[in-house]
Amino acid sequence: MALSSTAAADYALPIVVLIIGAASLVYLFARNMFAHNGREPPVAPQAIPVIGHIVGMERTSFNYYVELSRQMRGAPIFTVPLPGQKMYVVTSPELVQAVQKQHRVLAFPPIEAKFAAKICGTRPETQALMQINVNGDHGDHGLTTQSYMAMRAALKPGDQLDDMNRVMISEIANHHAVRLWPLNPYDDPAVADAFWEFEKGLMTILVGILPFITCRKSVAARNKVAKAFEAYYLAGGVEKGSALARNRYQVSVDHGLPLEDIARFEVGGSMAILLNTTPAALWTLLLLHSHGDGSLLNDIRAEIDACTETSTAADGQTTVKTLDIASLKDSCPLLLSAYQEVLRYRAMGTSVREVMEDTHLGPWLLKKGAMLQMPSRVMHQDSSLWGANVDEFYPRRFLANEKQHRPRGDVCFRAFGGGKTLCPGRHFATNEILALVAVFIARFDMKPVGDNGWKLPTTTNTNVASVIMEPDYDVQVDVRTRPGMEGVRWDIGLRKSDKIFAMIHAASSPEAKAATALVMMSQTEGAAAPAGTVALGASNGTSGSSPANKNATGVEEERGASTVEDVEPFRNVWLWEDGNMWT
Ligand code: HEM
Repeated sequence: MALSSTAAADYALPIVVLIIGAASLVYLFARNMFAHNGREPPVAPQAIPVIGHIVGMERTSFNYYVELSRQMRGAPIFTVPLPGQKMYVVTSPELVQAVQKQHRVLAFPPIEAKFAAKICGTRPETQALMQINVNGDHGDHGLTTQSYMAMRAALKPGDQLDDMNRVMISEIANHHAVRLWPLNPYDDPAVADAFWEFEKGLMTILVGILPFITCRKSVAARNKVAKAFEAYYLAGGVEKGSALARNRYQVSVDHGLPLEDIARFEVGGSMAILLNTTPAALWTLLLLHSHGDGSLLNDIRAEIDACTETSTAADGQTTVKTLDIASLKDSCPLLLSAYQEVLRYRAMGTSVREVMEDTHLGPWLLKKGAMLQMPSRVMHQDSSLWGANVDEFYPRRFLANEKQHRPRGDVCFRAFGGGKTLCPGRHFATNEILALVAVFIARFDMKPVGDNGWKLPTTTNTNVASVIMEPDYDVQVDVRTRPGMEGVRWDIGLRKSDKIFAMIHAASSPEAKAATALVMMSQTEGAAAPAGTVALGASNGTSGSSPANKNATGVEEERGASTVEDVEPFRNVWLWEDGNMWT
């Protein structure tokens, strides 16, 4: 049907405006994507014009950058043009180091602040507060900068961290322990389940297209967790909480945040605490049990047994086994090496930075507004760094006498990131994973259900916000009290830990939850000891590292460290000459 001339005239102007608008958008989009200065890093090729990299990421997920890096024949940095966003990918340890030094112009906090606002759903006033001195360029003030200082202060090795570790250990050792930090919202299984429901929709919330329609369930789940935190604060829970919980809360109060937003930030904080610890604990348990002919597990068990003292209780009958988790740091080199190898082998996260102004990185020009990524997996899969067995899980890699299987540089191990934003939770997470794994191995035997041996879960559905690969499904396992341990009473503790784990990782999760639950079933082995099939893996749940119980390399400019003494010097485990990865 033809339009009348009056109607055509009515529509002409809006149509012209629309066409000009669309053309301008396409121009800006194309300029952003295709404009490439000859001094910028070389452009990575894509099979399909414009969307090739997006398709590649969708197809091979966290392995895409490894593939691209191989195609680029090991170029230390290359450009990945994405629709609407230019991305630089750094693959060499030397350049990673250079990026970490230029933390003011290649910055992480601005990205983190945007991420937190979107994920947590805080109000615009709070988001504006977060932007004040967001990068810490103008001193130690502002909500974002002070929040991270507060967290780092609580998580650095010392009495406060020891206290948090003790509560975590009591959770692992004895599920029925008196709650040292009462009112923890995650004690309610419905709140714990809601957290993992929220986590499922993380990416959709981040993409942010009508979240109330596209990820209604996850948004509702997030709001449920936030409401539980509000109730926790109103009931005075935080006053009896860990130093971490108290510090974070106080900074938010000092900046005048409404309770609703303080609670919402705790949901984001829970992500940092739970999201990676959980799968890291799971993989440590699974890989140690499934590796080779069982000799690895036997050797690690022998190390743990050697740290365990045996005595008889006051009743003259009950055998008591006492394990000090701090002693693991001194006496279990194979356990520690295997743990680090788990992190190298299973890490897939990427450190992201925003280019704040046109910047030179070595000979290359980086353009303002672009993003820069340092994918851990590219470096962890580089045979020129880790040797010919880079694709293998090689648990002895980090032992003192295995130097040929690991790089010399201290930036090549990326599981906890590095530089100023090196994960401040690495000590806590490491203690937690090692405690869980050691107690489990000391007390229980675990075998796969069925006759087909161990089959490790695939990881293709891993959330891109994660650092450690997530299992796609559960693994059915049979867990029994170890022969000879029936009727034993276990005393698990942590003496003052004057030693710190100068590396970069940690543990607990839905997967760990299953394992933790097993370990926690009874303090005394016997009738109540767990025996039977359980699922380790993708099922949701929480672990001993629950946020309300919140109970390690940075260089001297580690974020929020007000003094150099606040942080230990950046070292990685394999740098110890004495073969002891604990300093
Ligand atoms: C195995 C467990 C964990 C892994 C693999 C892990 C890994 C990471 C990584 C890769 C980063 C980014 C570093 C960068 O981009 O340079 C990070 C940051 C962070 N992590 Fe962890 N993390 C773990 C556990 C924890 C725990 C238990 C906590 C808290 C108790 C925590 C708190 C944080 C915080 C607050 C940041 C942001 C630091 C900043 O922006 O300055 N993490 N973590």
